[in-house]
Amino acid sequence: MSIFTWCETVEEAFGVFFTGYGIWAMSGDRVSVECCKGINGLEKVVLREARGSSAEVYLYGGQVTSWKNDHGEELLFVSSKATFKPPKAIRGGIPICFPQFSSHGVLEQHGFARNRSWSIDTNPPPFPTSSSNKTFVDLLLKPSEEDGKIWPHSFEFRLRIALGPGGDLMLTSRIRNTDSKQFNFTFAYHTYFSVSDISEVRVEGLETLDYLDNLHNRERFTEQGDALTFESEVDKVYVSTPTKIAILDHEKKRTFVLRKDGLPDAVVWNPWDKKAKAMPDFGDDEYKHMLCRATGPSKGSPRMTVLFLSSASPNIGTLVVSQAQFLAVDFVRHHFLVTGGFNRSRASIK
Ligand SMILES: O=P(O)(O)OC[C@H]1O[C@H](O)[C@H](O)[C@@H](O)[C@@H]1O
Repeated sequence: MSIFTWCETVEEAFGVFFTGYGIWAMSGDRVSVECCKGINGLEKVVLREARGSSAEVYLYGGQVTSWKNDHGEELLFVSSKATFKPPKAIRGGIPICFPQFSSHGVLEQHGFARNRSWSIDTNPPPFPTSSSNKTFVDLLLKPSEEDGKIWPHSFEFRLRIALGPGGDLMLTSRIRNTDSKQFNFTFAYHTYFSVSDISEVRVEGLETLDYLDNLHNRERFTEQGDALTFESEVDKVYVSTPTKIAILDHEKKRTFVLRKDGLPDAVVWNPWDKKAKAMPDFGDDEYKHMLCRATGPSKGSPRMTVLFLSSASPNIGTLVVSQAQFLAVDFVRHHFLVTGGFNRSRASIK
């Protein structure tokens, strides 16, 4: 199918459910949802908000690969060695881990949703709460016959990716069991945030919580002290996390605020230097580049951090990430709810 035909088809589809498609906002600025070809001819959707923020979504993986603020600054990390070539998952952005997170099951690591082609959902069921967001795309993943052989369940995974007027990025997942029998799954938004220098970053909202340490056979520990900082490899699953988590990047004077719903766990991962080098789709040059710019005691550490959320909620998982200036930090800090307990289970749907 030619690009033109494909775009035309999608435009037609958007006409049905995108109130914001192709219209002029009150200010006279245009918001848009555009379909085009991305790297290696893969189909992508570009969302643009009136004030200048934007996001890019590849149908391959249903994956957000770019999120820019209204100054055009990229907020997500994508490796320069990311292949954008099926069947390999795209290294960076926001991969969707489904129906299995990590290696907790019989499937390949993080399940198959991140390396399947999703389609544009032309007829999504209505959302329980109406949103004022006009710039969004709805994607749909259904299992193929081949998928049925490795995971014998029938489902519809609907993902809405929306860009708010203030530049917030919002992902909402709705998973429906179209089978007659119950199935279990685990799910995560595996978000790669772009940060200036990992040694300048701290995460607030996870202190004093319990976590399972993947570097110590998933043994359970309790986080001590203040906010999380990074000095070496980290691969931890925090349990029963608060609905708000913040990532503070001192060098960039930027704070990411994550608000979530139906996503109890939060995972923090940074491969650090040794593991980063072992990943074929994580660039050596990029790593050198980071080396060049690294300062202080953590010289040599990769400038990338990952924080993602896994869900035990059967049918909805919302993640909103926003960017705030440092001024907003105190506000965020004082509004954290720190909860204890353990609530990590597989979600199941009947
Ligand atoms: O290389 P991938 O399959 O994308 O996995 C990347 C990482 O994902 C998660 O963060 C896991 O906790 C890590 O153990 C894993 O290394």
